[in-house]
Amino acid sequence: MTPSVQLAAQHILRNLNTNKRPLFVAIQGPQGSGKSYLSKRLQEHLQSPPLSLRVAVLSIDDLYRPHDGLVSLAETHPHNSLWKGRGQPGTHDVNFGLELLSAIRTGSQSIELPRFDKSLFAGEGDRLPMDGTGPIVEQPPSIDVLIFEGWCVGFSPISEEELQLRWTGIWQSELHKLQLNPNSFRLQDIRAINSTLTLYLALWDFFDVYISLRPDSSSTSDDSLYSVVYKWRLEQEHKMKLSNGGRGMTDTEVKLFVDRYIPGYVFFGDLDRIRWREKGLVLTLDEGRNVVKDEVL
Ligand SMILES: Nc1ncnc2c1ncn2[C@@H]1O[C@H](COP(=O)(O)OP(=O)(O)OP(=O)(O)O)[C@@H](O)[C@H]1O
Repeated sequence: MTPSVQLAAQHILRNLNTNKRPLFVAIQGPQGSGKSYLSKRLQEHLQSPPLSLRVAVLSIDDLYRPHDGLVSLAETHPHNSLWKGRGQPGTHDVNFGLELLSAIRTGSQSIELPRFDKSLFAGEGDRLPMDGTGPIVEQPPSIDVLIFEGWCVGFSPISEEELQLRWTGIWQSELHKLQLNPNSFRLQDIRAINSTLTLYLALWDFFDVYISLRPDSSSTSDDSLYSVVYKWRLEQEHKMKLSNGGRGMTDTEVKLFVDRYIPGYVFFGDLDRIRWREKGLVLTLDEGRNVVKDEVL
């Protein structure tokens, strides 16, 4: 078992209360950091004897608005490039997510988990019909653990004052370090994401435990902390293309794809230490995704 799986499993088991099930576990990390990998390995480990727990895994990607909802969001905000297509806060169906998490918490009936198929509508994606062909969470009794993973899980809105400070400070520095096109990002679009994040707090309220995968800042010197995210995401795309006969994004497309997510980390990605006090596990990863530090905060 890799150290990240071992450390995350220990953190989950420490917090698993025999009287209160399911335990809601959030996993956050940047693109290509290994959230899906960690979620899958954790599920396998926790389900195996002697633990034999009942574990379901869900991605925030499966909560995207259906295709028509994504189109209507983009059309009603034609100048907001961050809402052109899925990905950012605002492109998920938060109410649908709240109903789903509520039903899992109540545990009184079986539930089909949603699936978002990214290949539909020429790559724009759509939610698949909930017709019984998706993964089913068999209830009652309640499952033991729900793992919910996503790049922006747990992100918090910030004050207008903080938004302005970051815009003129750290954001300008990241634009330069990562050679981002400044014209691609507008303060009002980041402000719109900030407003919509307020709605997401009700989703985060469900979670008992938080696990965050973070790049190692000590190895980056003058570089941006986020440079490694490009490397991870590129590796992931190359690996996928090797296995599917070459279908996927070019290296330039991967760069542009990751660019769109950088404001999320810079503006909203700080760990909410009050919300996750003693329930937050931060795993710091080197470029090879090896854990170089683990901290419960
Ligand atoms: N600990 C690890 N050991 C070996 N390979 C790993 C590890 N973690 C992740 N990987 C590999 O790295 C790639 C990216 O991992 P994964 O798809 O889990 O990332 P992700 O954070 O879910 O990305 P995204 O947000 O883009 O979906 C995959 O090819 C995965 O197999």
